[in-house]
Amino acid sequence: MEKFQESMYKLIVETSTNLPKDVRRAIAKAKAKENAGTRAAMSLDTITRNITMADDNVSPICQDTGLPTFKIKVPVNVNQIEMKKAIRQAVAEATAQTKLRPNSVDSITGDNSGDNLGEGTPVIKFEQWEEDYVDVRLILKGGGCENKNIQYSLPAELEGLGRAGRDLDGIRKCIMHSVYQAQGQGCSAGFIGVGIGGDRTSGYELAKEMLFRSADDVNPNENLRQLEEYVMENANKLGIGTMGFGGETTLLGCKVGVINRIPASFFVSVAYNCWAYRRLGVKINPATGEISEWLYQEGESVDFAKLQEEATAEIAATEEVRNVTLQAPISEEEIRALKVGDVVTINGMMHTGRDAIHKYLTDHDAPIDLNGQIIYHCGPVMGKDENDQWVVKAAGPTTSIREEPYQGDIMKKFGIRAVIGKGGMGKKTLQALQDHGGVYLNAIGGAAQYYAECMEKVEGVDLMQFGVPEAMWHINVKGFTAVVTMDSHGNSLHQEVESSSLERLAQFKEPVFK
Ligand SMILES: O=C(O)C[C@H](O)C(=O)O
Ligand code: SF4
Repeated sequence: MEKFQESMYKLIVETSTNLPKDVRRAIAKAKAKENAGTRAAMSLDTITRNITMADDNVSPICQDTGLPTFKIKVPVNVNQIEMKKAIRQAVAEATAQTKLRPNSVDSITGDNSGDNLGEGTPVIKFEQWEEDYVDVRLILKGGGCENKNIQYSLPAELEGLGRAGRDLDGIRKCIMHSVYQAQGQGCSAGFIGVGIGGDRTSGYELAKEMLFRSADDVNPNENLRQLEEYVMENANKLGIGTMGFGGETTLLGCKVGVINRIPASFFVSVAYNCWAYRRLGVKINPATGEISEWLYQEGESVDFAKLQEEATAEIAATEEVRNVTLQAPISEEEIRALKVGDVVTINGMMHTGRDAIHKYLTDHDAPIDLNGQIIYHCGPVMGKDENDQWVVKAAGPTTSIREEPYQGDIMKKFGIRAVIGKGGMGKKTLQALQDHGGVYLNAIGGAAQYYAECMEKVEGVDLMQFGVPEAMWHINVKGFTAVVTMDSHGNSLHQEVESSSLERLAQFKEPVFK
């Protein structure tokens, strides 16, 4: 097994940087359905551009490494302790090479271990089998979509859908509801794995197991096959669309599994995965540790670069979007002139700030003058160049709603004029944007390479004690584009999509599976 560590390193790099063929096909299909010139089409355009860039740069598709999870099947007599050690070393090496973001954080102290190793991280699960090779699968499932997982305990009363009972139709309602409640916050369009039955732990375990199925396989269980088909057809009528901007495709895949339950419990567990569905697998020769075969390689591969050329031509023909350029410091007047739907191009400085920074800023001074400035909800992957200067390796937005308790107050306290993130924010922030003269800009979640490319220079960093993803990075950008989705006039695209999708959800109230 002397080559095993090297093989695991290759698996990690490939999983983080190269989206599997089945996922690419699902995204290409979604793209073909959107009308050129719409926000959904433009977002998918950014997404596919990003997929190609990650591939070309051998850099992370999305900055969020998630909690690396390895599932391994081994023949008897293979040393699992040695394999575990090799995997941990490969993870640390991939982190040092900026193929993964340092993502392992002490839950009590907040300290980032810096190498993705720590209590419970990475997750490595073994199972024995009677084949003569080792099967290793890896999933890098980001935190934003993980936060959108949901577990139902039946019977339940569901918003828009009424009562969900302990039967196939109740399960159907839970799955439809799970897609609705995720809105765009888990970087839709997404994939869901569903686990029926078990207890709270094994139900979620099964839901996540479903994410290892190929996106275009067919369920051998006839009831579940029909359920998957139903969900795929109807969840896409919810109109949530890419990034929650509205549109034809909300769901890219649905895989359902079932296990027995005990009489008192009836769980339906849903694992939501963003479009940046990074999971791969390899077959390993147990004697040498070398890769003998890559998994998920069946079928046609999609050339996004070619699709890109066609799409760009179409968008140019139909697009009628107002484009505004902003450079900080931004005046209140400039902000009040912006309206939901405007596309903003930013040149100049922006400052990253996510969970730790928002909490910190409520009762501390800011390390720099933030008056008229732009805050970017982002936890980047950072590296150093040959001159020991920081460079941005991957830098897409993080889910903004987590900052809802702080955002409005912080904007007012420091005079911040714009925040960039994804998934939108709530009522409190909307009110603050109106009172203070601020704007919320939605960037495309997961497009980490696309945004890293326009980050020209890292001017400095503060609050490094929070670790790389949580520090405040001061970055000079050129041509950073985002869409106004909440303005200073009380308008929120997120609120609109949420209420229209709730109305649409209600049309699925009547029983379907008897
Ligand atoms: O942690 C991040 O960078 C992003 C996260 O995956 C999110 O979707 O909010
Ligand atoms: S930012 Fe979006 S694409 Fe990236 S891991 Fe989070 S949910 Fe997935």
